[in-house]
Amino acid sequence: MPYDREKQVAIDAVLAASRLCEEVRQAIPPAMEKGDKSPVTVADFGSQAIICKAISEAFPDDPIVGEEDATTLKTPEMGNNLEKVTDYVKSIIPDATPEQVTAWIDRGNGSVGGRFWTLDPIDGTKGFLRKDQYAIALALIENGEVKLGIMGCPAYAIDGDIPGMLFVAVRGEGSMKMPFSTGKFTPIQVVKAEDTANMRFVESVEAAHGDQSRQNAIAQAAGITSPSVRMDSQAKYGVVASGQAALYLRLPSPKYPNYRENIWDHAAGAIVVEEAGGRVTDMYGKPLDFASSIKMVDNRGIVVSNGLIHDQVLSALKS
Ligand SMILES: Nc1ncnc2c1ncn2[C@@H]1O[C@H](COP(=O)(O)O)[C@@H](OP(=O)(O)O)[C@H]1O
Ligand SMILES: [Mg+2]
Ligand SMILES: [Mg+2]
Ligand SMILES: [Mg+2]
Repeated sequence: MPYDREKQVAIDAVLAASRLCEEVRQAIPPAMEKGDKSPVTVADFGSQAIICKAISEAFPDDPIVGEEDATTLKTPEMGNNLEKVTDYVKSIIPDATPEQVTAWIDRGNGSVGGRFWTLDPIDGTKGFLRKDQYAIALALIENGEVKLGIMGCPAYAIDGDIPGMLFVAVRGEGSMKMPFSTGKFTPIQVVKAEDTANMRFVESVEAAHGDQSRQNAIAQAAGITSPSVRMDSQAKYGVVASGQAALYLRLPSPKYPNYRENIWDHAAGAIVVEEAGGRVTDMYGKPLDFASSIKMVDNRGIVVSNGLIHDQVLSALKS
């Protein structure tokens, strides 16, 4: 099958990074602050190091566009954080050195192009710090199209199950989920019209990452009567893909009207939903542009649905 090797390498890397993240989380890590004031932890850096190493070794010519960068980690203000990251990486790669760790992280400074990977080593860092949801999101993009998406969601548990879920999608082959606890893959599908119990909608926990009052109004206009389920990270795409919600809305925050979404915040989730039968566009119905730059400059807002209610949501957004 096409992308079999990419898929296996990516799954193994995301599962290894998931183990590192959960290990860090046992210790409730302090957050460091990035230049844009957003938080980052030793686990974000460790996860990026592990995944970039794996992709680099298997596909040395493939660029990786990752969220993190080792520049800050190397500065004196960072204290012993590089040593801490290296120690966690060593639990997966025993002979790793700090120099290798920073070089692996910086493999994520690649550019978009014909074929490249995009990586969010921890999506939902704020959720990770709160002990809520987060995702390790990796996608392969070729000629403008996401071909493969992997999401590791170590805190994902539905109905009291043991936490930990992997979502995998290959273009044209459908979407699968795999509980970490069983290792068994099963196909997933978006919610169908008759399944009214799952006609829910999901949105971010972080009010500043969207427009919650408008999101709720639009969901109601699309016939969803129950209150939203708030959840961090691309785990929201997993919820829609596996038929536990019909809609995920992320409308521009009135506080940050010029914000543009990053490709690594959506590429993996988008293919998982599309291959499960759903639809993903921006708030004007335009396809998301994952190939032109790191930021989706020509897209505003994100609409993720089971497909059936998509046009209704888009028309509600017009009025
Ligand atoms: N003003 C804003 N509007 C939308 N998204 C934002 C934002 N500020 C930050 N984000 C993004 O929101 C992501 C988390 O999504 P969610 O709110 O769904 O959990 C962050 O990813 P990271 O946690 O990887 O930095 C960050 O990229
Ligand atoms: Mg971040
Ligand atoms: Mg993110
Ligand atoms: Mg991140």
